[in-house]
Amino acid sequence: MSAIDFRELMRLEKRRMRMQKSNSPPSKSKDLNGVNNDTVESTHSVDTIEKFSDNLLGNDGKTRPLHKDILDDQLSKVLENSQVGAEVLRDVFYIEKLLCPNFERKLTQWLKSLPTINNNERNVTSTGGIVKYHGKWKRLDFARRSVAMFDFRVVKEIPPLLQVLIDMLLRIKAFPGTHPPNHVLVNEYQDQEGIMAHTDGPMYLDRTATFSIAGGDVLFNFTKRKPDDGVDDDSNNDVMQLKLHGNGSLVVFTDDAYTNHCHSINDRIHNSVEYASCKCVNAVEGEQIQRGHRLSLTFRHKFEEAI
Ligand SMILES: O=C(O)CCC(=O)C(=O)O
Ligand SMILES: [Fe+2]
Repeated sequence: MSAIDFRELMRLEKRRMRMQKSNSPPSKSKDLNGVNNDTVESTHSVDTIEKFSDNLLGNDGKTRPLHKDILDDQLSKVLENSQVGAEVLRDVFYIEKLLCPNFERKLTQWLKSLPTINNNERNVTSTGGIVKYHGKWKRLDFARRSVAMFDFRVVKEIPPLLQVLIDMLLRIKAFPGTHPPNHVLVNEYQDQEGIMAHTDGPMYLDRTATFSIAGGDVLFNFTKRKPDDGVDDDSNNDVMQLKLHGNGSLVVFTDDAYTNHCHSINDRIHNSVEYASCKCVNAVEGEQIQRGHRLSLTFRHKFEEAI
């Protein structure tokens, strides 16, 4: 079976939810409050990028102007110096604190202000379907999380805060200039929610970049993709585990980690905590990971033909 795309992921999640239903009813969880906030200012400026870079490069906390060329040169090395778990799984990069609190706050507020999908709207074409879902929250009843999708191949206008993140990903060379991120999936999780093992599939360039905000930490598990059914959902078979910090971290995974491994976040959590395994590369075994409300923004380059 080929790598699982989102449609397939949702089909599998639906199937698993149906199987679980008889044993344990799905837990209720809150959606984001639809607070309207039309006053999100544009932070797409060199100043913002410089503030990011101060954070990013671990300077002494003072904002100091950097010459653009120096900045680019330094930024381009940030990602290549952030490889984690090279011994077990190459092509996974992690930066614990990339977004500054001010930006994170603005981003969270703006995401909260997005409308919720109106299922009564008709879509007659596949691009109509994309427009219908673009920039709106949808609760996935079968999958225990809410999602909002942005597809900039169809809707050309990029919200300023997402543009900043896209620029940042290009500047740290998480994506090549020839294939910039053009698709963003925002996932909203409550503390006990997660995502089952999947690969992001061949509709995208083989790289994924995910920012985590809103506070909740999680363990992100990589399992080897099985040749027979494509998915390995058994946490005993973890190849590598990564703690994703919930306040402005970035994880990027590419190539072998993208194509030949599944990734997942446990959605069978009790008392809002989970414990790092011996496969965790950035937390000691047994460390208690505090789950909480978490928003993740996953940037990808979707190929034109996959509309
Ligand atoms: O929330 C995350 O960090 C993972 C999201 C994910 O894997 C996906 O949307 O494909
Ligand atoms: Fe994914």
